[in-house]
Amino acid sequence: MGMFERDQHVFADAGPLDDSYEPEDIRERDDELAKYQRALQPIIDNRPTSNIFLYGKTGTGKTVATKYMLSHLESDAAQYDDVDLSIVWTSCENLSSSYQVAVALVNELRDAQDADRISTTGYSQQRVFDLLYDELDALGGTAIIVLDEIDNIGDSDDLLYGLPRARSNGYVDNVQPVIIGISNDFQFRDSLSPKVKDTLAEKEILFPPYNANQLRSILSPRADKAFHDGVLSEDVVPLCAAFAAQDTGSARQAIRLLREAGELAQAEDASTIAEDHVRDAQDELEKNQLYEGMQELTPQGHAVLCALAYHQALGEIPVRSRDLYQRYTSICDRLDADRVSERRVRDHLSDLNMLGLITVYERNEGLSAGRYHEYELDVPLQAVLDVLLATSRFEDVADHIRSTAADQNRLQSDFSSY
Ligand SMILES: Nc1ncnc2c1ncn2[C@@H]1O[C@H](COP(=O)(O)OP(=O)(O)OP(=O)(O)O)[C@@H](O)[C@H]1O
Repeated sequence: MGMFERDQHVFADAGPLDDSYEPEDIRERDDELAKYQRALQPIIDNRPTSNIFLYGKTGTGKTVATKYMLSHLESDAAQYDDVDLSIVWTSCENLSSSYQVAVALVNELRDAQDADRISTTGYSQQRVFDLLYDELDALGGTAIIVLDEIDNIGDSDDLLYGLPRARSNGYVDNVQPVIIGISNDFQFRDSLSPKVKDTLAEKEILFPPYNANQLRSILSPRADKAFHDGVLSEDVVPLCAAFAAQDTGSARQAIRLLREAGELAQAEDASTIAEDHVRDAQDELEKNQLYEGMQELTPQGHAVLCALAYHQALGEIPVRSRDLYQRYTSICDRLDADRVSERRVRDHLSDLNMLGLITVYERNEGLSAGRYHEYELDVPLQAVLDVLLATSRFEDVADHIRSTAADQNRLQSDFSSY
C-alpha cells in the first residue's frame, strides 16, 4: 500500500471549503446586500452613482458580497442597451501608494485589451494618472473600480482624491468612475483626509463580525457538499461556528476549522469527524497563527523576541525589562543592527504580548523597588527558534541560543542524576 491513497470516505468534494469557492448565495447579510443594491441601482437608471466604502473585520464577507453583487449587476445591465458597464478589480495587498495602485489599474485595463503593460517605475505620478484616465475614458460608460484592501495605500491617497473628480476636473469626458473601496482597517477610514473621506465614503456599508448562529448557517450548506453522508457528527458544525464566533466572528476562520477537522479525521482514518477533531484543529490553527505572527514581526520585533528567547534558554525567566534590554543591545551589536531605546523595546514587548507570544507579569515591590514588569515566552522556545533560524540575519544567533538551551538541559539532567 502506498503512502498516499485517494480519500474515499471523508471528503466528497473539498471545493466548498476552499477560500476561492464562490457560494451560490450569501447568507445572513440581507441588510448589507439590500444597502449595496440601493447603492448600485443608479448605474442601471443611468443616474450619478456614489462611491461605496465597505468595511469590517477580516472574513466578514466583504469580498464575497461584492463579487456576488457585481456579477448580478453585470448580467442585469446587459439587458439595457443604454447601460455601458465595465468593472476593474485590483487587490492593493502589495501596493503601498497611489502611484503603485494607478500603475496596477493601467496594467489591469491594458491586459484586458491585450495591450502592452507599462513599467512599474520611471513615470511621474501625474503621467501615470493621465495614462489611467486615458484607459478609463476609452472604456466609456460607468467604470466600477474595486480597490480591495485599499488601506495599504496609507497616507498616499491622491488617487482617491483624483479619480472621483476626474470628470468634473476635465480629465475624462466619456466615463463615470465609481470606486468601491474595501478595507478591514477601521483606522484607515478615520485617517483619510476630510476631502477624500467626503467623496470616497459617500455610501458606507459596515460588515459586522458573525455570531455563532450566522456562522452555522454559512457553514451548513458547505458541510453538506464537502463531506460524505454520515461522516460529520452533529456537533461539529456548531462547534466550529462557536469557536470562530468567540474568537473573530470570521467565516473564513470557521470554514478553515471545519476543513482542518476533516483533514485530521482523514489522517487518522476515522469513520466520523467528531468534536475532538475540531478541538485539535483549533489548537493546530492557533499554532499556525502564532507562527505567522512571529514571522511577520519587524526586525526590531525579532531582535526583542530573540533577546527573550536567550533568557528563556538560560532559564533566566521571568526577566526584568532592564536585563532584557542589555541582552537586546548585545544582540543588536552582534548583528550590527541599530538599537532602539528601552522605552521602544517595552512597546515591542507589549506588541508581543498582544500577539499572545509572551506573558507579562506586573510586580509591585512596594516603595523600595516600585512597580516593574517581568517577561517570559508563552510559546515553546523551539517554535521561536524555528522562526528566527528561518529569518535572515538571525540564523547565527538563533543557532547559538539553540546550543545554549541544549547545554542548559544537559547541565540540568547531569545535576538531577546526582
Ligand atoms: N455571508 C456569507 N455567505 C456565504 N459565505 C460567506 C459569507 N461570508 C463570508 N463567506 C465566506 O467566508 C470566506 C471569507 O469571506 P470574504 O473573503 O468575503 O471576507 P472579507 O470580509 O472580504 O475578508 P478580508 O477582509 O480578509 O478580505 C469566503 O470563503 C467566503 O466565501
